Amino acid sequence: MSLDRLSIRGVRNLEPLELSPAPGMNWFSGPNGAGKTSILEAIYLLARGRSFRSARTARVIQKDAKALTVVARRGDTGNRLGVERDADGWRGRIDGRDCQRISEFAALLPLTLIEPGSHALIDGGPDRRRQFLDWQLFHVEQSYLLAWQRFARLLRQRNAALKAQAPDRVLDALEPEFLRGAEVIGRARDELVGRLSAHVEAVQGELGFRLPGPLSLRYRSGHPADSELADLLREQRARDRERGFTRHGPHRAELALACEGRAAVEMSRGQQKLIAVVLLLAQYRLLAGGQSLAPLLLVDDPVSELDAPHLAALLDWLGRESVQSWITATSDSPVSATMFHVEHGRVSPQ
Ligand SMILES: Nc1ncnc2c1ncn2[C@@H]1O[C@H](COP(=O)(O)OP(=O)(O)OP(=O)(O)O)[C@@H](O)[C@H]1O
Repeated sequence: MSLDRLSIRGVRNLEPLELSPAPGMNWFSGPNGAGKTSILEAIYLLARGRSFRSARTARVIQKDAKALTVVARRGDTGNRLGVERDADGWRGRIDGRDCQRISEFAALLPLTLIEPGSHALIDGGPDRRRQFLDWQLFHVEQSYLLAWQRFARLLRQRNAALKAQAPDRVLDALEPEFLRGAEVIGRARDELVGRLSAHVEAVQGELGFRLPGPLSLRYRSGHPADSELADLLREQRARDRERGFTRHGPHRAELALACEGRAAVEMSRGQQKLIAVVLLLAQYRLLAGGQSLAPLLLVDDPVSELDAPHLAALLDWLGRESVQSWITATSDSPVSATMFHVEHGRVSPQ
């Protein structure tokens, strides 16, 4: 999948921008603060409805502007996606019709983002890794989003009932469906981790990153492996009532990552960055298996993040892969790429 048109207005310091990106590597170079990352941020905003570097999307809107707009066209399908965001909220359009569902944008614009904060996938909380798995499942299994939303609703209902000290019959009525939802989510994630592991092994081999050994992935279900979730919910209901929330289930699951028996979380920041790159590129590969799902790759500032041999390995890998990549750096590309120069928010082809 690739974009052949991108237009951005009212985003941070960027001047109104109309861009015709190449299907392969697009390299944006320029000094610090020029606006390079803001281009990636705008694409991410279109695909996911939020920024990856600011919790408040309103911050992304240009100072003194009323709204921002981002519009893009998919080169392969011709789909046109547009989003407008102002202080009151956002409006989306897909192929000329109004669309308020972020999931539709995400489905048409799959992307993989590698940025300086990506190591949080390794050393951040388990919710990061669950989200990492769930995003892939949203793309590959149509029904997963619904199953996940249903489970999230049941979890909220059970937690509310626990907090309110609702009678046992309320919990008895909720739990069978909660368990069915937990089963669906657990099975889908577990299978995904199996498939992802094969891609991790391949990508790690191709990149040749210097890690202590092969990266291993294991899905932990959110309850002890030697117990049944149904038994735990029943037997530990009193403890759950004391705490006011459900202590076991897929909302507490973990994706355990290790290298030669060492937990990835204990490794150096630099190694964690390499592991994050391997995982994210494996995610890209897994999604690229279903042609129209092949994500865009957004890579923010890899030159500062990776040492020279690892950067060369990454760029070499990207050059071999048929992927549309969007890369930012303060220097020009050392490999063949379509180059753009960014300065004071102005983007010009080089
Ligand atoms: N809401 C806003 N309105 C106008 N300008 C903004 C707004 N928010 C941030 N800026 C400015 O926009 C620029 C954003 O730069 P951005 O982070 O995209 O640059 P960059 O080229 O990626 O820089 P670096 O190499 O330092 O990461 C900064 O100069 C910042 O001061």
